[in-house]
Amino acid sequence: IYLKKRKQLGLPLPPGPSGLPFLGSVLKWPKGHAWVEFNEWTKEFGDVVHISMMGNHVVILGKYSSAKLFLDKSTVASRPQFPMAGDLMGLAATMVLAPHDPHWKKMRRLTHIFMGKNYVEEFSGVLQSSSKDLVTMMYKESAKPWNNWDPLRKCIGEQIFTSLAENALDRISYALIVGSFWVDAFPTLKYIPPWFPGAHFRRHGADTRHRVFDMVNLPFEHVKKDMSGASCPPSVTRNMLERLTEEKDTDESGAKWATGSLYGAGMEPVYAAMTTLILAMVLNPSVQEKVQAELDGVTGKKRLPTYEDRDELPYFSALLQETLRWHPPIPLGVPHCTTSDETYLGFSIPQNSTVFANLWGIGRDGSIYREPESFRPERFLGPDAELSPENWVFGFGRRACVGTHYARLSLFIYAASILQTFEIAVPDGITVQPEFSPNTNSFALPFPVKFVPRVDWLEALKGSVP
Ligand code: HEM
Repeated sequence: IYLKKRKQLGLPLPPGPSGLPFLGSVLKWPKGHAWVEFNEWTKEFGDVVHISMMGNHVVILGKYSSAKLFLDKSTVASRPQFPMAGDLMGLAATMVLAPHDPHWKKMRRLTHIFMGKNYVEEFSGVLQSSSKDLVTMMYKESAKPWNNWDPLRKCIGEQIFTSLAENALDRISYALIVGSFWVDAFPTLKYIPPWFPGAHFRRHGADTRHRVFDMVNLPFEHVKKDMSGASCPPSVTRNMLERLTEEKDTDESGAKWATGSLYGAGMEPVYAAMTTLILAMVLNPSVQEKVQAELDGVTGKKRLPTYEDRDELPYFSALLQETLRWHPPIPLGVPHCTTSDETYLGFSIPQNSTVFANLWGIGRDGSIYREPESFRPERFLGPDAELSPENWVFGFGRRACVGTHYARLSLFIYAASILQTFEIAVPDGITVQPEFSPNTNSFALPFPVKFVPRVDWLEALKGSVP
């Protein structure tokens, strides 16, 4: 079938690592941090790389220009099936994994309205007050070095949904790595009963499914209950439900899955970016000093920075961009899937191909970024500023991230608050190597880190926001 299809299209498949009959190149699929190996393939085979995985076509786009051109097409806007994460863990109806169908379109439409720039800026007060909690909590924990990110993670996701979702999120991020579970390569395995010897993935899937169900349902029902009472604070869920009532639409499932997806998809990359920023500050103390001098100049060291200060903080804004470029929170993005046979750059890309953009590789592309290995916020300042990672770090085309405004706002507020109030350092005698988790959402692996207070009003902050 494969040879017939290839002949029909009349063009060769893109080049890539050779494989075995039937198995394809499955044995060559990288075990962890696939983005590093994919980048090597791009250097060896070119912008568009093809690998066959048990008869399934996987395409890797290694350059910004090819990722943008190809993934912008309306026929590359679906998602591949993830039997483990989608079917067994119950995520198939979330906005991230849903195919390009009416259910997904409804979720996107509702989300576009309520995650737009103006709506999102309404949340700056909530974020500002949660950043006060973050630095207060960090102050309490500042007597000894941290060895894990638990306090940071808890605080970033302090809303009710996170306490319901956080156990599920780690599992989801792992399940989305291609190759984590055999059932992704052999979808029929999902029909094996959970009690069958070796079918632990079925029990794992069923357990995670319960947590996903809670993540989607409990916050939604909570808001609905509040709406029937006297007071209900503003939220995306409330706004969506009000809009459906106005439109006389009684099907609430779009709103429910849309908000559930936002909780799940939003918290992990923001947390990942924050851990990368902390690591970068430890490795580049002169950058930290420079950014703190800029923050002090604006706040007089007397208050927490706010989003309204952003125009006066160019170096800080460049620091956030450099953090996203240096180690993108989702280094391989989320794969797209072709819904028709395509031709691209003289190659054929068959229907149902899984297509990755190697975002990490784009950030390391020496033809776009000078000395891409080094961490230099200055690259985004001045008349010769290099390409902003905002052009690619949030993905491409119709599936590009819907949370960009919220991501920008929350990263800004959390990072500025921490850098204003603490010097980030490692205990004496410790040398830190940059290491990242291999998950879909990739965070800096924990290392011993100290947060040394650098303002004298942290004690007083416990009572009121300055
Ligand atoms: C620094 C933070 C973030 C980064 C780097 C990021 C990056 C991405 C990327 C690369 C994708 C896949 C795009 C594609 O398929 O081409 C994505 C999808 C998505 N993101 Fe984000 N994201 C971030 C924060 C957020 C936040 C805060 C939210 C919600 C509040 C969010 C919600 C989503 C959703 C729902 C999708 C799936 C969209 C779809 O498939 O239609 N993200 N994000």
